[in-house]
Amino acid sequence: LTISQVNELNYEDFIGRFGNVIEHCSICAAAVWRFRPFHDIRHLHQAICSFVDLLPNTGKEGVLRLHPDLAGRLAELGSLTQESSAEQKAAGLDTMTPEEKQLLKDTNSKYRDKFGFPFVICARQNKKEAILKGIVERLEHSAAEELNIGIEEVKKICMLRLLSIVPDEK
Ligand SMILES: NC(=O)NC1=NC(=O)NC1=O
Repeated sequence: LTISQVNELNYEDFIGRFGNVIEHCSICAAAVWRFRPFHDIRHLHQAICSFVDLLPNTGKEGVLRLHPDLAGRLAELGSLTQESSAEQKAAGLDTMTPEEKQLLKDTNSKYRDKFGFPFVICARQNKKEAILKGIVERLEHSAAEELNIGIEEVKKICMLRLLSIVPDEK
């Protein structure tokens, strides 16, 4: 899809294509529809990020809560979205040893108990070692810090999902 084709999409098709660039948050795509035409994919990404940045903390927590755990229950049930499934696979989360799996599961629930939202990281930019290290380190942060870090990771996930729909034009 080229950016000019993006700009020609009707609303339904726009949502159909971009509705999950932020996991289960089609409102993010719906909210930026009014800003078309987009000059390039970065412009579309920036519009989505601005919408997310302007959410109240409760909204930001909601965005994080809509993310599936890494190698969590949904992954085990095979009911991740296509995008999440590919991302978690890319990080090598499907090749974890039982010990690694248990460590991630335990740390995920400690993290969620402490912050009230799940640990979110851009899996495509982190191999499983970095993810296991990251969650242990980030568990020491404050909720305010982790809210922001999690949202920044969501923005990275969003950019990669956008680029898989509209390759960046050099
Ligand atoms: N909790 C998460 O970080 N989930 C995810 N990160 C990704 O990059 N894809 C996911 O499903």
